[in-house]
Amino acid sequence: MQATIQASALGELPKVHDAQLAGVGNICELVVVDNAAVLHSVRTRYKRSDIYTFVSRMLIAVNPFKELPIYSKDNLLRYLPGANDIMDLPPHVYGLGLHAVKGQKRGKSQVVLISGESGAGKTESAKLVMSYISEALGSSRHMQRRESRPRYSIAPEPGTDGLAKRRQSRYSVVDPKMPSIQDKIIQTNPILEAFGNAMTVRNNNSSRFGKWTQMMISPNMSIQGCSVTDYLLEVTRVCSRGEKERNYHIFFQLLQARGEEELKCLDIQPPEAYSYLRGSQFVAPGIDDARCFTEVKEAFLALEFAWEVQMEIFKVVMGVLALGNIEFTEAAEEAEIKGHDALLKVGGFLGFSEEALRSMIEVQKLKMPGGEVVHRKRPLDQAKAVRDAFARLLYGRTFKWLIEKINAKLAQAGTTPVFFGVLDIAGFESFEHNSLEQLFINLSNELLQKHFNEFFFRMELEEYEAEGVSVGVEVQYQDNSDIVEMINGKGGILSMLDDEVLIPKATDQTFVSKVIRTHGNNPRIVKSKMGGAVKFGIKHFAGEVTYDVSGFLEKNMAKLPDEALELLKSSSCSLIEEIGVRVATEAQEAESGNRARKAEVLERYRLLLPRAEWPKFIGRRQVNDEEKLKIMIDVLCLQQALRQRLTEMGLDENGLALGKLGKVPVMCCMGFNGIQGRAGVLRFDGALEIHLRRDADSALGSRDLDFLLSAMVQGIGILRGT
Ligand SMILES: Nc1ncnc2c1ncn2[C@@H]1O[C@H](COP(=O)(O)OP(=O)(O)OP(=O)(O)O)[C@@H](O)[C@H]1O
Repeated sequence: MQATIQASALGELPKVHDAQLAGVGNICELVVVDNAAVLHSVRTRYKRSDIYTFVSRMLIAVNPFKELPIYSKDNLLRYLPGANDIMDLPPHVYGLGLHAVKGQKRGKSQVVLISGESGAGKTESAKLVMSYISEALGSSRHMQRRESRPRYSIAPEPGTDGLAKRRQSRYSVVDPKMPSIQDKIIQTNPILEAFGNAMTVRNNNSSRFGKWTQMMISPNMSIQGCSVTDYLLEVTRVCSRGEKERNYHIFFQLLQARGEEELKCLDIQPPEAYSYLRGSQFVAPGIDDARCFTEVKEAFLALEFAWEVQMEIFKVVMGVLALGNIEFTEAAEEAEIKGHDALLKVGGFLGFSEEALRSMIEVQKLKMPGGEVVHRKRPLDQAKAVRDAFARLLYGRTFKWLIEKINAKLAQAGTTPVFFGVLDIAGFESFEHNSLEQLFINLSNELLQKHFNEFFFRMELEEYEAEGVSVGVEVQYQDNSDIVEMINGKGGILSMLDDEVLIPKATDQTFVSKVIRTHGNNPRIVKSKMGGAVKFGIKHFAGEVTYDVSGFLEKNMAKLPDEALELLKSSSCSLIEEIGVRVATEAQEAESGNRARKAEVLERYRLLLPRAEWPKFIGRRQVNDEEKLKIMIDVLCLQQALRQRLTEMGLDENGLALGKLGKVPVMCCMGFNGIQGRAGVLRFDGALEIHLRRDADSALGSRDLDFLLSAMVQGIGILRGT
């Protein structure tokens, strides 16, 4: 298409320089830098299969979606420190590694942050830069090149069925009895990918978790140890996912290997037999599950996981799949598990007794005020939710357990403060259907972008200043702090979601309404044009995403019954028992941490009101108007007294009051600054104690007094955000 430009307007167009057309290797070499010039440079280079372009020390990598001959050992050697002058070498991810090694030599820790949308090639870049570091910092005496290609699959190309073969391993361990630390680090990849990667609509090998890998570097520049930290594995995928997607690779790897003699005892069936796999894809183009499983076993071997331990892990994976096959008598309103077979199978894999498992899923144990425990059959939907939550917990915890064990194998001897770290998080996602998982993933990308903005621009500007160079123009960049604040700040969307799950009758719809009421005027929010739609959109730094909020509340709850913990601890499978003990310890720590924190707060701001000023506890009964009025007066007195006390204590006029009724924790966010804000949760009893906290995030307003009142009438009220 040709655009006609008026001759008079030609002078207003920017002049194009030759370098801009040629596609420079470092954007800083451009005489004039603007969006068009950057884009044109990167595009021109990409057409020549030069996928890398530097912008100072930042590297732009464009996914080639094909194999390029640039990752050979010979090429890597060209980038080793001292081999060549970096200025003479083409931009490359190895060049980025070289920058890092140079920094390391000056005794400074180095970090590579990788950002980009899903499928952009982050994980592959992370693996390449880590291979480089391994090679540059350590001897590779235990590594033997099998072939010079990276270990990735080629994603389906548009218009083809894209069945490309999975590539050979980059390195094979020559002597599995003596793998070096470098070998071990590289070998973590097949395991983590098997358990943490899955096919999505964007990427057939998409990382469904974030990963921070930290290699500890000794003063003599060798790798001493390594640790991996995982973030936010998408556990919801275990029980459901889009029809064009697939569950985690490990399920399909095991299914592919079902003919292997040593796995026969697991009685693995074809994928159609498993409810958690049905309804989505069974095959990921470009991924050879059988081959990957062999690599996983090789990796386990290199990391010194005994075969018995590997079998335990595989049993847990099969146990998770088997859980999904537990069915219920649909006609009944109360949960009733059909037959025994599925329960027996799960019990066999996970080391539970059939009865204990049945009871955990079917029966709810309610603790009554007097301490008595009443057993009641769960409603059908609740039992299904417990089954699925248990499957998600098991999978997610097994993943964490695996990482812990891997870290133990990679643990360093001695300490060194210098490290090389790579952060690879799930990329920005915008699908046809976006749920809570996408909101979390996109938030982490926003946070990374925010960090990048603050760190990179500030750092560059400070460097200029230190060198006495004037930038000459005001440097502007797209600031995304407001989006981060809106999602993750005080009173932001996520804290509203946390509050909402506590409200008995809350629904996804009530949550959306509140989000719109609170943040609807924020230019970053896109309101749905359809009234009553359970959706909202957010204008992220990387584009607009519409979130379907159906299921947000349930996904955010993830609360398992106490019996689940008991069941885990009772398992005869040591892996599950370990998980049970860990979950219990964490729960205890969280509780005592909360208590300690609360105690500290309470200690500091203990507020003793004269008894006469305590509002009466009314209990769960209807009250008439006269009584309501009295309560109202009581509340006002309380407020007045609190206000006075706050002032005496030199606090500002907003505070968070924490009360206690019997065993039920009570707190009430109160504003003493007139009529503003929202309220919290309130309970009163004869032995009421009111405590204040300085960092109240909300205040009590006049409208909230109604809620406060109704809360008191009911004995307990949840007032926040209503
Ligand atoms: N340098 C490369 N050379 C050849 N192909 C590549 C390269 N980088 C990525 N690919 C191809 O693109 C696919 C997706 O890359 P990768 O898994 O690294 O993306 P990602 O950004 O980590 O995505 P996600 O956020 O979904 O995990 C790879 O499986 C591979 O087929």
